Amino acid sequence: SLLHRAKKNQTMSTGKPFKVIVTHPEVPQEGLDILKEHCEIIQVNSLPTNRAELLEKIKGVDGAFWGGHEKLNAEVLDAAGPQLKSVSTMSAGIDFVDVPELKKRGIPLGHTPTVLNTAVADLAVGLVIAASRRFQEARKKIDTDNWENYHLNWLLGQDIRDSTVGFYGFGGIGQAIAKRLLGFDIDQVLYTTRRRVHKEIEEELKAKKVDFDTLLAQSDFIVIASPLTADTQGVFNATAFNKMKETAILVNIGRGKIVNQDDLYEALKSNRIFAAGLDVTDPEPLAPTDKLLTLDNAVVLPHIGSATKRTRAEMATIAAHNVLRGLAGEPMFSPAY
Ligand SMILES: O=C(O)C(=O)CO
Repeated sequence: SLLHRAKKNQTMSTGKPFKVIVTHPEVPQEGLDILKEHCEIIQVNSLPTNRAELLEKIKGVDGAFWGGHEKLNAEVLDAAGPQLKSVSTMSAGIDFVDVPELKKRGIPLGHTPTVLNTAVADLAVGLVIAASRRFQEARKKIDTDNWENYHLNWLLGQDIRDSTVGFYGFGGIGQAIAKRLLGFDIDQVLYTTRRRVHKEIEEELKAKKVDFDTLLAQSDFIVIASPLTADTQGVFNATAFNKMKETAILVNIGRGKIVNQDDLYEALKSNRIFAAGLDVTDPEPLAPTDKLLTLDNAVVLPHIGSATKRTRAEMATIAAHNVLRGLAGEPMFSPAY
């Protein structure tokens, strides 16, 4: 057990059996407190992360609590050394991790899905509303003194009720979004994933698995809720946009690179699709001069999907438990593979 090992391995200096790097100075206290019971914590202070500091401090650690989206690759694993036996990110997405490198070295990896489902889903609903009801364009009307509500057709948007909502990726986050949108009286849910979800979930969420072309053609709203992988990168390109309804709204809370952003810009600019609501972009940070930000029909947020106080604390808690489990040679609380 962890405690047994803890007693056996106690170091003279701190009395703690394991050394763990925490790669970010702002990790919530809830996570640090859990680690502290059994581990000596070595924390990276720089922000944005100074790679040199990270590479220096990771030398000789037993575990790594990966607090940000800093690249986790062979370089850092080499710097850490062969004793490293437990790593967890504090994120759902692990696209910044070189998974084959970790697997090759037999290092278990944890991440923190599930606890952020509701926070991200709430934000996605916000983007569905903001994009369909033209928040960006509407706000500009006030700023530019163009308040013209004497027109009856001023700033008319798309309804959510009776719509078909299509999900590209239908895991915990996608399902939480669907559950919320059913409260807006949508007509049906379509989804495209590699694996079909459980029948009971399909029934509860009025969801039907379809192929990608059907998803594009039939959806009034398309929500991207998949991880970024070699298979999903750039899938939403001009070809895809040309198969969508002209009234369609695209929402992306997954990863920016799943969308070809130049193609999206063209599709929005030419009104080939109605609007987009994006919490994730390519790149991040997005330059303030990016052409995407000049569009009236794009609502763009700076990747704040999981950014609530409670969710961050829960992510830190899960990540800390993942690291401790790995150190104890037990299965991670939420393993990434
Ligand atoms: O957890 C993730 O993957 C996010 O993008 C938000 O932190």
